[in-house]
Amino acid sequence: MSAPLPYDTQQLRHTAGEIITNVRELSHAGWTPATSSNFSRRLDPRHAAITVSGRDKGRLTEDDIMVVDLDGRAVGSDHRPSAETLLHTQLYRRFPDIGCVLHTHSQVQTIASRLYAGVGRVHLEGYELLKAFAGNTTHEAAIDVPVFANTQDMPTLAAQVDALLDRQRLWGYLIDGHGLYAWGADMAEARRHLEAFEFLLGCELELRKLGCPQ
Ligand SMILES: CSC[C@@H](O)[C@@H](O)C(=O)COP(=O)(O)O
Ligand SMILES: [Zn+2]
Repeated sequence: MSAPLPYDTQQLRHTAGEIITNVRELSHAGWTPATSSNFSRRLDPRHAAITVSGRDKGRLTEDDIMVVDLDGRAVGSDHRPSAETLLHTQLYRRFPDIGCVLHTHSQVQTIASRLYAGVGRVHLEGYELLKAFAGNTTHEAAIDVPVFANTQDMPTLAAQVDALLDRQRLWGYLIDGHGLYAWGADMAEARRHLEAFEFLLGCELELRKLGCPQ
């Protein structure tokens, strides 16, 4: 008889259902082209459920969600977890209050990452929607969305994210020419943050098109 799995399988099924439903909606919005993007949810203090690498995110089934430990190693599955698993698990390891990490590749996110890579951040200020970010109670808040250089070297990128998190609490960041990472306490909060980033980045791009000073 095989050893029992070190996580709650009922909970995994429930979590997989939640990921599938939410990701389908994000995919239909055009934010996960060509199998891009990855998604995860904390299962318990030592495990997270995450999308299997290379799967079509608009058509996820239970078989496309697997479990990893917080070092990013597969647990109880022969599938390969997302190539960017470390960027998820570093957040779960560091912040016990983070329960969900969402990574998408929308056109707005990708264009914004290219335009602002030189400056290294997108400054968002003066928007009512800044109140969508947990902890912000007024539109007078301002947020800098960092833009990291793209790389396939996940330990290096994770170390850069970690170094920035030493200095400031973030709800997301861009990767140049790649996309956006956003997170929150649970799926609802992470989606609120993701949608707020998408909307606000879209506003900044429109303002630039209109020739408004930055
Ligand atoms: C299909 S290109 C996108 C990938 O290189 C990667 O950035 C991505 O978001 C999806 O990788 P995955 O390994 O499926 O989680
Ligand atoms: Zn990606």
